[in-house]
Amino acid sequence: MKIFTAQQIREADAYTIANTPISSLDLMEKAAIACTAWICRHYNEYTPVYIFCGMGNNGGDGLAITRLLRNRGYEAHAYVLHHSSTASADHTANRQALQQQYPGAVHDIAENGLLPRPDAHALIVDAILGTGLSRPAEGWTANIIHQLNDLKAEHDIVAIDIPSGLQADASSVNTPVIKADHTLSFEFYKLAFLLPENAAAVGEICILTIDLSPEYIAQTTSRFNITDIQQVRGIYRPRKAFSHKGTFGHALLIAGSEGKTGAAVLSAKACLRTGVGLLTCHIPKCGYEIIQIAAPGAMCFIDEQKDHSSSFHNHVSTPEAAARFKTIGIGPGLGTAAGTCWALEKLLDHYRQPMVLDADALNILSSNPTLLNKVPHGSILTPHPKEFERLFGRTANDVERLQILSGNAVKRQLNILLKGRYTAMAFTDGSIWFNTTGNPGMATGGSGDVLTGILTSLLAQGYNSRDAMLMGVYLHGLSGDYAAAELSEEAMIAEDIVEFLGRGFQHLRKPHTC
Ligand SMILES: NC(=O)C1=CN([C@@H]2O[C@H](COP(=O)(O)OP(=O)(O)OC[C@H]3O[C@@H](n4cnc5c(N)ncnc54)[C@H](OP(=O)(O)O)[C@@H]3O)[C@@H](O)[C@H]2O)[C@@H](O)CC1
Ligand SMILES: Nc1ncnc2c1ncn2[C@@H]1O[C@H](COP(=O)(O)OP(=O)(O)O)[C@@H](O)[C@H]1O
Ligand SMILES: [K+]
Repeated sequence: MKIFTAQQIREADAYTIANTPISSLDLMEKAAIACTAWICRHYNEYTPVYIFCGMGNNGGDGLAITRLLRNRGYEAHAYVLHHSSTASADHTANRQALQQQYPGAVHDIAENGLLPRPDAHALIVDAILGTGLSRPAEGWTANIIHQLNDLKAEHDIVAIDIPSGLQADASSVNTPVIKADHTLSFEFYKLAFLLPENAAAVGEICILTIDLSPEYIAQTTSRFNITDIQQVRGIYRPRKAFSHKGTFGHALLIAGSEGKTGAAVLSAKACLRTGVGLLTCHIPKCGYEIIQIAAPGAMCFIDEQKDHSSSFHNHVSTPEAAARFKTIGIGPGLGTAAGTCWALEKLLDHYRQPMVLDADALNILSSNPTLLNKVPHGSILTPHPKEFERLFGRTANDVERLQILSGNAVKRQLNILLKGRYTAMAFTDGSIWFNTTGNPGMATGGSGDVLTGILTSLLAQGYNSRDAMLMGVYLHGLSGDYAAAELSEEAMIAEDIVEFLGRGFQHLRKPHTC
């Protein structure tokens, strides 16, 4: 799914109106019908509804929703806030329609006027400012936003299209923004919805379709996108009947150190369960028995050191030796001992295939940034936000962080995924894809190690880095969602993501008929 900018959304709107039989007012009516249906599903007709409307089309939506709610028996009132001297044409048309049908339902609030005090249990609908926001809210508008946010403890707030004050494509840090419980948005996610800094403003997101021109959507490119199941099903390659373990590649996993052998176990199990043909783990002496017992399907190289690894570079010291491994995953629980840092540098001197670097491998790169230049082009880096900061520095806000993420992916020809609620995957062509599967149950130690195993497995099986990331991150979140559904978000642990990978794969398989 594409993420369009506010400007592109306006163009999609205009294109739909110009090229299909639908008028601008019809489009607003469709949007209002979809929002009204959502409100009716979530709040019964005894809920008083206070709809705060701005002077533009967002306010027009609010006025249309007021009328449609009234038609369904709700005590709905529109409060029109005169923050601008002129109203948009569709706002005016919907105001007239509402006034004609329900004269007592429209209330004007002049600039600097006071807001009504909502009844107990009333629902507040925010239709003040939408994607037409041209500057941060200030003065009276900012004051209204603060006043509505003060009511949040006692009232639910539903934002129409986007919480008022939030910029769709830029950072809104330190500017007044409505803190919605739910955001009902039209057709597309906005970039702002996917940024952690806006979590408190956006609440739960519901994307409602209003049938904008599929032609415009198809022909318009977007730098930001969201992965979806159809795309992942297109990437996924079912195993062929006559395939054998040689078909699915041999991966080398370099992980674990004293006290962190569990990270290696989680990664190894995830790698095996994602379908790798052969897996060899390089492990310090202290982890040998543990990993052999926990993951008997994996072979093992034992390091000469007891508590950390320092000789894994030897496996790739000649081109023939390196060619045995289709890919390498390195980092989970690895530690940053001097010998490990040295061995990583030597490994990067010799291994030229795309590989997966995570956790301590990234921390080693952070403490010696010139090593980043040695990472094979096309490799996958999987930092969480703290590791990202260590690698590429602190940023003022999440939008700037995305720019740094994508800038480094292009400059260094590496694929970098920034983990989080909506993991952002930056590719070497400058595009960024967001993943929406997964849940807060995955905020538990070891979830990232599982992802490293999945990605390593997919690279070993011959998926290219881009496909491995899009599919692997989706599958990781999906398996986490199955785990949470079965066990609860609280009780699930990283091992459960591995256990539910099978359910994830079943979901990726297209239904097949004999
Ligand atoms: N395709 C779709 O998705 C569809 C979208 N639709 C809806 O249209 C919405 C976009 O409508 P829109 O373009 O009229 O802009 P909107 O957000 O109402 O604001 C404009 C008004 O706000 C004002 N203003 C701006 N900044 C301000 C500030 N900081 N502080 C104070 N005022 C400020 C500005 O005035 P001015 O800048 O001139 O002062 C103007 O009066 C969209 O979000 C969705 O709800 C649906 O109806 C159907 C299909
Ligand atoms: N709230 C959340 N929603 C969705 N996914 C999440 C959430 N919290 C964590 N995750 C996922 O769990 C993983 C955690 O990775 P990481 O922080 O590296 O864990 P660890 O280092 O303990 O293995 C990431 O893939 C992240 O996207
Ligand atoms: K709004």
